[in-house]
Amino acid sequence: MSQQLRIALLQMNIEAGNPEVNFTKLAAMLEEAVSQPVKPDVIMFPEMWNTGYALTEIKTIADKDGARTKAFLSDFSKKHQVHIIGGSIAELKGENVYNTMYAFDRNGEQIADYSKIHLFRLMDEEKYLAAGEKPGRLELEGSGAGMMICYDIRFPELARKLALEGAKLLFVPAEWPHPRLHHWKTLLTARAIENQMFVVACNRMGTSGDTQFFGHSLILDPWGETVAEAGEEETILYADIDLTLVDSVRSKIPVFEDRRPNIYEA
Ligand SMILES: O=C(O)CCC(=O)C(=O)O
Repeated sequence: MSQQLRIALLQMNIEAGNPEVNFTKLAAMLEEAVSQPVKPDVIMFPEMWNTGYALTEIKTIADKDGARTKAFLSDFSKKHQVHIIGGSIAELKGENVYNTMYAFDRNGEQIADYSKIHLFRLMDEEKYLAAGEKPGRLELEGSGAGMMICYDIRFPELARKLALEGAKLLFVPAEWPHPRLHHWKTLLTARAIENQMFVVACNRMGTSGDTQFFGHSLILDPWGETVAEAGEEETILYADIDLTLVDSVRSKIPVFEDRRPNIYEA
């Protein structure tokens, strides 16, 4: 099984409250990503890309059961034989709206979903959204991977749990704004170093009201070194990663063997 993956991150602008515009934008960027001379193996997008943070109207514009998003992403991944880690969308399930991501394999099969479990009070998420209740795991070309959304990266115990359960890479869609660029980079880098795994993080860019999103989508290797980083503009960030580096770093500094959980875990 190949351990080499070419990643493409769609660092897009998102128009709050306008799923039509956002679907059109996403479709155009997806087409651009798959028409490169070397086609990506995995494509990911930002958090809440269908609606943005139009929270006061979220119940009326969220995708019911994710039906439209799933059909669109499944068709695209099958047509282009590419894995899709679908950022996250506002998903209406019964009476509640969740911040949910879906993953599809090269055959268009849905292989995972994850709803954000830590809601971000600074943006009133807890007033309008319901929290997920389980971690996000998937298998990608035979390797374990994890999914976390934006604010989740402030909870190192979640990333550690995913790593202990076999994740060699962590996917993080986000809508992370100024002035916390330093937090974004530091937290992502810490998650990569402490868990000795790749961290693949896609942030949006652009403004929404008076909130300015800084982009800086980032791909880090298991040493915490930057493989690729975007600026603040709308762009597609490409990078090639080799998952065998995870085993080599973990055998050099055997953090997982050296843990003493009986002393510090409740
Ligand atoms: O934790 C932060 O500073 C940003 C988090 C955030 O914007 C989100 O979870 O949507």
